[in-house]
Amino acid sequence: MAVFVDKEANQFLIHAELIASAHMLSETVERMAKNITTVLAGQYPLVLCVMSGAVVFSGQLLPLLHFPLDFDYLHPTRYNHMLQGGVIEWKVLPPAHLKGRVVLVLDDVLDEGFTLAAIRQRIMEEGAKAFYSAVLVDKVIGKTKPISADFIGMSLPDRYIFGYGMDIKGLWRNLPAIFALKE
Ligand SMILES: O=P(O)(O)OC[C@H]1O[C@H](OP(=O)(O)OP(=O)(O)O)[C@H](O)[C@@H]1O
Ligand SMILES: Nc1nc2[nH]cnc2c(=O)[nH]1
Repeated sequence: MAVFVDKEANQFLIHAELIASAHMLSETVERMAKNITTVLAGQYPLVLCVMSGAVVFSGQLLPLLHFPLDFDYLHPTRYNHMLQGGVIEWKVLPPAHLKGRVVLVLDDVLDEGFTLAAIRQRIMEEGAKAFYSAVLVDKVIGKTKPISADFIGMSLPDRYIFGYGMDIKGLWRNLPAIFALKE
């Protein structure tokens, strides 16, 4: 099992192209933290990490937000180790304590936008006072999306990306930079 996984994982790396370096990502997250602080400092927001892909982004961003906030997570998934999205499955619903709160959702990638739109709908239905979203990557897909993010780290072409929390068939969320498979 481990040998097979190692082989598959190494094949992904051999065919990977660096898209955003660790240095570039750290500058991007710093800039986002400044913009988020300008808008949300003093509002005691509830910050929600969209598991699993936003785990690294959230972990890097949170220590740069120097104002009082609450932190929790939710977990929808619609890719489930596939390279194409399907139906949204809620592995963990948004927390119940968001009524009347200003909510900031952190997601790794806004692709077709179905996941973030479903998250916003659910959170507003649960009684949040305001909804903000920050995405590390906004993909340029040449189609109108059902939602746009309030804070965007970088725009990238429409290629499947992995690393920095994002998986390729479940693997390589632990890479410190963002990669895509060579075309
Ligand atoms: O804009 P969309 O096309 O809807 O896709 C974006 C979503 O896809 C990824 O989640 P995924 O379903 O892969 O779950 P995971 O993070 O647990 O792997 C990513 O974390 C976003 O939440
Ligand atoms: N890992 C990963 N998940 C996604 N979900 C939607 N698009 C992507 C992508 O390019 N990479």
